[in-house]
Amino acid sequence: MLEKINKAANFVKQKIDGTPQVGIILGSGLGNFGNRIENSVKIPYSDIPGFPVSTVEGHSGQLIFGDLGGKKVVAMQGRFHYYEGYEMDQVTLPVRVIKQLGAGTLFVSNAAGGLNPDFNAGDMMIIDDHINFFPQNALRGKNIDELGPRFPDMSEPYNQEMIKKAEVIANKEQIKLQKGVYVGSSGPTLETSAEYKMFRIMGADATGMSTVPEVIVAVHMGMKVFGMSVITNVSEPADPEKGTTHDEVQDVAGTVEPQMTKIFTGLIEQI
Ligand SMILES: O=P(O)(O)O[C@H]1O[C@H](CO)[C@@H](O)[C@H]1O
Ligand code: HPA
Repeated sequence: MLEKINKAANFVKQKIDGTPQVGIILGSGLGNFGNRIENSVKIPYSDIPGFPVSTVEGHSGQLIFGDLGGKKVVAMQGRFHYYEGYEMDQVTLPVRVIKQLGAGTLFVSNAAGGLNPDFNAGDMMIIDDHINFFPQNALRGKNIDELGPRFPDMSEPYNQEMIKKAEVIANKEQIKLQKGVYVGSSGPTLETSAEYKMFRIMGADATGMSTVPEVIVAVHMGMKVFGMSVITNVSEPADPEKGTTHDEVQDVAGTVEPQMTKIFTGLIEQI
């Protein structure tokens, strides 16, 4: 595994100039954020040794390295999901590569279904905590001691200082922010009504099919993590006959992307 990480990271290092301080993972419909990175170098996943390829619509499948908020950043325009058939170490390989490139901070974003009855489609939610409902933990298997401990503490996966700073930025920019717990499960089925109810009872505010494995490996390696969900739909679909579609998810996320950009950029400026 270490060899795999180093091979991919060394390939990327040859293509870029400088060390990224922040890695950013862009969720469904949020890919346009990548186009805001200046002086960018784009590296298709298919060129990077050992990298999987993106198979989900709205996840273009390239790393974008460049400048944002006065810092060097590297963004994943497209992430890998467990439901695509990838093993957990493939889903999380890019996070390990991003750390190996030198980034100590990870920003994650996703499109998610709202469970909290106070949430509406189009809201943004700071991820305060998560519930790992995937059938497999991302760290299952022999521990890679060079990366982190066998039993990583998960009492505070999301950096509270960055959360406070994000709230100040949102206030100044008059952006409405929700805050809550994200539950990640494998998908690709969207939840039944009973499952949405169960996740709410479990204590979650939003649900999705990503993020948790990435955050687990990032925390394992000691990275600081900040996460945001765009609530693209709620547990009671607007049109019950049509239900929720991936097109709708991408459209709603796309309209909220400029606000997410303001929060991310504001935070990066302060790093
Ligand atoms: O979590 P991201 O990648 O934003 O994508 C979310 O949107 C897709 C469903 O429309 C699922 O992949 C879900 O996880
Ligand atoms: O309602 C949802 N459930 C799971 N994943 C999602 N991604 C966007 N919306 C949803």
